[in-house]
Amino acid sequence: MVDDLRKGLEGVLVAESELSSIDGDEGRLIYRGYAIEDLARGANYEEVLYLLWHGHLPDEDELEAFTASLDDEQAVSEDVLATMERLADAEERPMAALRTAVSMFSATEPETDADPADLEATLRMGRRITAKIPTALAAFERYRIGEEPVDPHPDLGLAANFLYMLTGEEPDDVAAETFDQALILHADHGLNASTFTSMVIGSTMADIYSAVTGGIGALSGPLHGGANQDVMEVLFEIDESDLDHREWIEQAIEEGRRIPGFGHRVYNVKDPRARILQERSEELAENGDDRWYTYTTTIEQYLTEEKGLPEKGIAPNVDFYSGSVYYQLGIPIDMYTPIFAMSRAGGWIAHVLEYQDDNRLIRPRARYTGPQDQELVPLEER
Ligand SMILES: CC(=O)SCCNC(=O)CCNC(=O)[C@H](O)C(C)(C)COP(=O)(O)OP(=O)(O)OC[C@H]1O[C@@H](n2cnc3c(N)ncnc32)[C@H](O)[C@@H]1OP(=O)(O)O
Ligand SMILES: O=C([O-])CC(=O)C(=O)O
Repeated sequence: MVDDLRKGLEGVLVAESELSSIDGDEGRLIYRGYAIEDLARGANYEEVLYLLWHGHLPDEDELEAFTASLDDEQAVSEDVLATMERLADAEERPMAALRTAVSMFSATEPETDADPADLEATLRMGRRITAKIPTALAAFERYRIGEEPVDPHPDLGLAANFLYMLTGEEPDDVAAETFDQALILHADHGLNASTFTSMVIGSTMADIYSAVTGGIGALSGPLHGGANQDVMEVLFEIDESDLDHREWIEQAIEEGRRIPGFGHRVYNVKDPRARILQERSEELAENGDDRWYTYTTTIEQYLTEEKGLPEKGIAPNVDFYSGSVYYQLGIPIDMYTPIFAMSRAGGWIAHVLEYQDDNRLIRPRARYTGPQDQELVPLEER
């Protein structure tokens, strides 16, 4: 047994992967060799999904067939819709509703009995899950606001379709493109906690529904995907405070508060995804309400220039600017983390497939520090 205890598995290599790579000192992220900036500007989310799942960017015919195969799988069952309605009525959190929905998708899965080692079948199931997530999530939101779900639009891509199903209105180009970019930026990120969770589940040769459901659970926490909603809560708190936003952040730091959207296990510098989302947030602010963008930049400036956090390797991560982007697109704040899951499902599926291709059960050890040689006292004598 390796005796070197690495709490939180920091820096531990557990697999080889061709999917994505992070340079935490230079602030670079690539998917299969392509810089995230190039993908965000020159591809759409479907192309990125194809890249992750099939190993290369699609040509026009491949993309057309792939997009059609996703379109064909978007509808969710009446049972899923009824459950989304019940959960909306019960004021369940959207991330929990999504976790339930994905688990339920397997009830109508035509290939449930597929051999777990049949990776082509797993990929088809993964595609069905990915296509259905936006539909289930949007239906949940529609029920929450007392409206009926909107059927998927046959001519819209995944990003625009989600916004359409959420509001019943076709989004304008700026909204559709911004949201599509956000999906690209969140699609994959090495062995982050939720991806690793999915891989652990996949390594038992469990089905992909279990792996994605587990990924959703891991992503929901405030140290991971849940931070994007927390950032927006902070921005609201600033907005409602009697303090000026600069004073607010000074006081928060004095009180020892940890600012969500800052810090990362791998990046020691600003996350490249945060740079792109910051640009989007600024553009949206130029044509609307600039408070949210102003608050975020004030926080970043203060933590950078006054507190020198980047010198300690603590800089904005992807969650720091996504909240203000989504807010400006009119998306309810508790949908931010589910949206992250909508995109990251593509990465979870890609990593499970890659790992299962040369599978070995993931099973680390803990150093036992409990008592030894305890004498069992019978229940009636304890
Ligand atoms: C999509 C994503 O998952 S991105 C991450 C989203 N999560 C957040 O934004 C939540 C806020 N950030 C954090 O809690 C952390 O930075 C994490 C969880 C992301 C990374 O955690 P770890 O790699 O385990 O770092 P850890 O929590 O040990 O922090 C290391 C040091 O940085 C400090 N630090 C980390 N994040 C922050 C922050 N947001 N604000 C202030 N200080 C911070 C810690 O206090 C600690 O300092 P110390 O060594 O003096 O005690
Ligand atoms: O990589 C991580 O640990 C967290 C993160 O940024 C992501 O999952 O996108």
